[in-house]
Order: sequence, then structure tokens, then C-alpha cells
Amino acid sequence: MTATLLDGKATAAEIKDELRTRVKALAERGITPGLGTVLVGADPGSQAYVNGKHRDCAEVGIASIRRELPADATQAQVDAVLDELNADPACHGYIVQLPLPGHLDTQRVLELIDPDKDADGLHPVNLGRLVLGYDGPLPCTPRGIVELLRRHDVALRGAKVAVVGRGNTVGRPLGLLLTRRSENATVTLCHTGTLDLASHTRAADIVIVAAGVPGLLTADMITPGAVVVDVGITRVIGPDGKGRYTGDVAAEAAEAAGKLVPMPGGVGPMTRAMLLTNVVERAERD
Ligand SMILES: Nc1nc(=O)c2c([nH]1)NC[C@@H]1CN(c3ccc(C(=O)N[C@@H](CCC(=O)O)C(=O)O)cc3)C=[N+]21
Repeated sequence: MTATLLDGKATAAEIKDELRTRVKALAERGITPGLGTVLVGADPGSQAYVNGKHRDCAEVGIASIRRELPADATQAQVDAVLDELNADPACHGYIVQLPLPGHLDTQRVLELIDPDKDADGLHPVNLGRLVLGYDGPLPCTPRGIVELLRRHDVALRGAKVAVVGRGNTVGRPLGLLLTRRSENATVTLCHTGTLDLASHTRAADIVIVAAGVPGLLTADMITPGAVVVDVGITRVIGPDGKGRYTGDVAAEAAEAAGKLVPMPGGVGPMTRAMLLTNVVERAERD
């Protein structure tokens, strides 16, 4: 069997079309949504991601506010940029590109973001709102996964979902999102240390792998026909000596799935579309 691919790139393009309409409606009210990015250092991967976000903004009519600091920026310099964006009425939401250089305090930085401008939905206040079931910006990758499944009629209500990975950006908030009353999935939150991990993934209708371990999910770990979502994105050096990104789902597991959200072309483009959505939603409340 060959899995049906759920095309995140095409779905993200649909969402961007919808956002373009909403941005036009905002323009009639004299509002231009603005997304800020803060990049510290010159890591080529991070630069590429940030460039992608600004391209996305241009496509839908969101204004880009770009702040770049050198790799040796002091904590005080970073703090000053966040103070400035928090105070800037043209900036409806912003993100600080992670990971930050090791000498900076990531927790402090994330806590300095005004929770109402937290386009990533990763501020402790917003993760707390998610726990409590209050409204707030939702984390982009979990929201993107739920939106992609919804738009492809993958039922969550009553589904058994195994999430592999308990990180703060994907696995843990995804478990919270999927168990909300509006989704009503039954979630088993696993990690690479879970005893007999395969027994949990085999029992699931939907397996979402976000562990950052290339090839972790093998064919014997799923029930044939299951829905499989690959969230892994790890840079590896190929046999040709060139760098490339690889997911957490082994090729044979991708074959055995009924539906597959692939990497690339799946969760990544949806994450970016949800970042734009968070900013437009915030601007609509102006
Ligand atoms: N504060 C913060 N927020 C983030 O959301 C954040 C971050 N830091 N640090 C790094 C990770 C990684 N990330 C990706 C988003 C999209 C793709 C993506 O669109 N990938 C394409 C392939 C690459 C491309 O075509 O550009 C795909 O999967 O098809 C990848 C990775 C967001 N991150």
C-alpha cells in the first residue's frame, strides 16, 4: 500500500489565500497587520527560516518588522529590542527565532515577550491559557497539524492518537490541543524513553512523531493504514556529503501508512501559515 499524502504546502497556500482576504478587510479599516522577527546570530538555517517568514508576510500583505543582532549580542541588547517591539503599535505579533546563542537566557527572553504579541504561542502565559482552556494565541506547529487533519477530514473525535515527543514547542502543547473538548481525541503522550513505545504507536489510529530522531518510526510500529504525521526535521549529511533535512518516519513506515503528512511539504508550511494566522487574528482585535 502507498499512503495518500496530505499536502501541507497546498493547504498552507489555501490558508494564505483566505488570509489575503482578511488582510484586505483590515486595510479598509486602516489596519495593516505587522509581524516582527528577532534573529540573534547568523546561523544559515535560522536565517533561511526567518527569510521564509518574511516572504510569507509579503505574499499576504502583512508588514515585516525585522530585527537582527550579532551572535555576541548581550542580554541587555536583546531585552532592549523586545521592549521596543512590545511598545510598537505597528507590531501585532513577533517571534524570537530559536535556538538562541548559548550565553543568552532563553526562558528570560520568552517571558519578556508581551503575551498578547506572542505570535508563536509559546509564552508561559499562553501555554497556561491552553492548559486552562482560555482563549489565546495557539502554538503554530500543533495548531497547523490539527488544521491540516481537519481540512482533510481526518476525524479526531474518538480517535486514538499517539504523540511521540514531549517538547515544549510541539509534543506537549499538541497533547493539550488534541484533548480539548472541541477536538476530543484520546492522546497517549510518549517519548523516546517510553517502555515498549511500539505497543502505544501500534494501538493508535493516528501517530504523530515529533522526537527529532531520524527514522524513529518504523513500519512494525504502526497498524497498516494508520494516519502518520512526520514532524521531525533533523539536519543530516547525506552519502553525497551534502547537508539535507530528514524526518522521524522511516521510508517503510511511510509506505505502510494509510495517510501520511510528509516532511518536507507537510507540517513546516502549515506552521508558517499558522504564524500568519495568529498575527491576523491579533490585528482583527484592534
Ligand atoms: N521562535 C521560533 N518559532 C518557530 O516556529 C521555529 C523556531 N523558532 N526555530 C526553528 C523552528 C523550525 N521551524 C520550521 C518552520 C517551517 C519549516 C518549513 O516550512 N520547512 C519546509 C522545508 C523548507 C522550505 O522549503 O523552506 C517543509 O517542511 O516543507 C521548517 C522549520 C520553525 N521553527
